[in-house]
Amino acid sequence: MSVMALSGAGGMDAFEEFVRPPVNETPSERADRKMREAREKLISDAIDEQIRQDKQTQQREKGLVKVLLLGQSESGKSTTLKNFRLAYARNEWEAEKASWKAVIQLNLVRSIGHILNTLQAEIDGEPPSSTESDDIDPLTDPSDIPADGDDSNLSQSQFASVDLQSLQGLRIRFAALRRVEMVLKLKLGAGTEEITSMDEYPETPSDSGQESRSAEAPDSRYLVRIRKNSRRKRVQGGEMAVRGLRWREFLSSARRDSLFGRGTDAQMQDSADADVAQILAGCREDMKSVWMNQTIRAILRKRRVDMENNAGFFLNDIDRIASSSYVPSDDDVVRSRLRTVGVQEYRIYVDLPNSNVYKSTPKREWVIHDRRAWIPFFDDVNAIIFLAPVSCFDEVLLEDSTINRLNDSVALWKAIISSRLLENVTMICFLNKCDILKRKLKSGIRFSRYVREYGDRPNEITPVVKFIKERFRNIAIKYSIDQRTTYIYTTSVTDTKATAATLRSVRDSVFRTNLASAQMV
Ligand SMILES: Nc1nc2c(ncn2[C@@H]2O[C@H](COP(=O)(O)OP(=O)(O)OP(=O)(O)O)[C@@H](O)[C@H]2O)c(=O)[nH]1
Ligand SMILES: [Mg+2]
Repeated sequence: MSVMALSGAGGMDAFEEFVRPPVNETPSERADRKMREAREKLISDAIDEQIRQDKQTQQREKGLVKVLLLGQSESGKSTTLKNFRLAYARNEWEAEKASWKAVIQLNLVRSIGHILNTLQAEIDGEPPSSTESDDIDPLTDPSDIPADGDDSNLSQSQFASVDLQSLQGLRIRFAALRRVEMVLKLKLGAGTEEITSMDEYPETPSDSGQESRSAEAPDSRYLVRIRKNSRRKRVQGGEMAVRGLRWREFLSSARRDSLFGRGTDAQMQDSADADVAQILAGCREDMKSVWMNQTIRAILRKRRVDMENNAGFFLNDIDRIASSSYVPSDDDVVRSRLRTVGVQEYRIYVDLPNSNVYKSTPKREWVIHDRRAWIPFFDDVNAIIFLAPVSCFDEVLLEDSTINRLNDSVALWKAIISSRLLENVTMICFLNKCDILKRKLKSGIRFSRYVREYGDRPNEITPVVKFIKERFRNIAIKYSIDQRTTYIYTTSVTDTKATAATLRSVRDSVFRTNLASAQMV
């Protein structure tokens, strides 16, 4: 019941009308009704619980393990899924790798576009459109923005007079890249779409000013992402996204070619691919000189455009990617960015640990879901991998610029931990993007400026990660309904080698817990 109340905005009016109390109800009738409703709720909850347990038992009998990947946008859910596939579904991974080439090329072209737009904004004297969190110590001087170069001499007028002409020259030389962008978007067309940041958020009761709450999870309003009309912000030019159920369509395009030979469509596609590769190769030196240009770097720094830490960063790989013989590496595919809308479901067979206990069942089927609108998927889930991108301590949500991204992750973690629907689920938390966190701290961005309780502890990766880990662990201890073991890892899921070791440990913990509960049944 609470699931419906939270996830559905429309269609409830008629139901509410039906259950509305009678108009002239006497106090004793009211007391009777309340008791009746409480009894009915108990029965309904017991039935729900029975259904959930039955489903879990059925699943165990079938040997299925259902894992849910959860986390805010760009937390690394799809990247973690890629790591699972790389480790446990190698053949499919190899077959689908070619599908990612266009995504990677598009990531690169869009980075160049982003730089050109930033230069244009600088010339036009636009204020920086900051994604930086407002949630900072109000006593801090706003001009106290650390930068690793001396950009103070770089006045807007200086750049405008010196480089306006060169920017126009660049725009002309890069005109062909616009065509490449269009061709790549068409190519990705099967299963993908261009979206703005808000398109993916369903209307929620909060849109109409109502607050959504559940009696079962005190913070469950965080489980339905809140959309605030006044704060809508569009992603510049939209971002390519794959809608969950069309994921296979996107990935199968490469396999179709290899399985069924090459028809006319495929030949046209080949010639479009060759076109793209040729244009990219033609722009290679210009792209490199833009990325290596120190004045441009200084402007990016001044406007706090952090290309290295942006999703789909390939500017250090221009030589390789803008070449006609480019073939994506495993690492490229893992680092490429294609936003997910809706649910992605994957079934993979996971090797079991090499121990006597597991000898009779050497592999288990895992169903992995990657999603953000979560509640309907809580049913019969065995484990949750929650991704908290800890490098985002100084950023705000794209979809709501009043919310600090680290605070958002903490609130989501608390909501998940305290949800009754999930009390029997193995909880795993990835404190992700530790590599970016390390780079940020090194560049001089002070953690304590955004997280005041951190105080004057050293601005270094080890104590900062320890502090965040303790915060997540304390929430798990304080808000778990029953005592349960929670596994918290520090990760950089773009590092596939380290992540493979983490996933092995996750596999062991999930099996240990599920085996223990299966024996108890
Ligand atoms: N450097 C670094 N980049 C990461 C890490 N994890 C993810 N990324 C990058 O961050 C971007 C976003 O990751 P995704 O896996 O697409 O995020 P998501 O949670 O699936 O995001 P949505 O689909 O929008 O919900 C991608 O470009 C990844 O390559 C990390 O640990 N370190
Ligand atoms: Mg995704």
